[in-house]
Amino acid sequence: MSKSFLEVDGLSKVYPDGQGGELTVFEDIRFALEKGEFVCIIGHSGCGKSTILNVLAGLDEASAGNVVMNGKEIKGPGLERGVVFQNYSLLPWKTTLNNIVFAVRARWPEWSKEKVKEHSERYLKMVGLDHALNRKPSQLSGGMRQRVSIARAFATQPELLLLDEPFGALDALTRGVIQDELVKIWEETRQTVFMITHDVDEAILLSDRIFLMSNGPNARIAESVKVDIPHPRARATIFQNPAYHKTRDYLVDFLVNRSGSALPEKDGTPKIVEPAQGVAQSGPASDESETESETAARAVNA
Ligand SMILES: Nc1ncnc2c1ncn2[C@@H]1O[C@H](COP(=O)(O)OP(=O)(O)OP(=O)(O)O)[C@@H](O)[C@H]1O
Repeated sequence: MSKSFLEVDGLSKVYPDGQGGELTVFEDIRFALEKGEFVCIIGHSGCGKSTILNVLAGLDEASAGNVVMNGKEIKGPGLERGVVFQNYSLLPWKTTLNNIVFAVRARWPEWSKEKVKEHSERYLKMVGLDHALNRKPSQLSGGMRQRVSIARAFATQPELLLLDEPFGALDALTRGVIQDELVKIWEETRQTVFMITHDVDEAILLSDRIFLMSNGPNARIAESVKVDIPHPRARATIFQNPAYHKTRDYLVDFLVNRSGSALPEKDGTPKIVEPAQGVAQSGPASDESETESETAARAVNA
């Protein structure tokens, strides 16, 4: 059997419950990622998404199970995996450019100064920050800082990028702009990305597949939803694709009605779902499906 780029096998996480017992946050998590995929994971608060991401990053240990990347078990952090958290972790005493240069130099110590600078500038340009190279993080807005964090993570070209709600702290407008930039940078680099989000629209815009987690305790990754919308995608036009509405309605229904009881396949792997199967790939969506979608969105946000 051919092996995937990343294989997660039987992960579980157990904490003491504070009353002498145990709390199993999630159990028997099984999935695989292929090289170049963008996969988002969605689930209600507390089901264990960040813990799973931290295990992949090597920053946390699972209570059972293992993660194998490129045939090697992950046992701690490594330069082949890059992480972006919600709260940008830039070095405050360095300029925007030097925050990137610092990481690029660590990744390729053999590169010349010029090559490091040119490479770093290229990634800052991709996120629209070539005009702010010499500013310190304190002179940047929250959105700009997060763009620097994203540029830095992509610039070091890790084999796996782990994004933990990178836009969670941003206002909706800034978030939209940076989502478009993330689309652009990913279209150019096609790196393997595993990202946590609470935003179904963001997940559809970015992902090839979306993992749906059931609620904790004993949470599972119940389903893997295929996003059958061709690349390149753009926020301004993606809603014109009928597959977008089918996918969105499916995700919202899961979160509102099924996340308490959904289960994976018997072997523990996520059920594969293709909500947009058979849906034409172009043409405007009907008013009716837009309305359904908006209603469902309100239910989720309530
Ligand atoms: N040190 C700890 N001791 C006990 N329980 C913990 C500890 N750390 C995390 N937990 C619990 O583990 C569960 C999963 O946490 P995690 O942050 O991974 O969830 P999440 O799905 O990412 O949540 P959110 O969407 O709110 O960020 C939570 O219920 C949390 O209370």
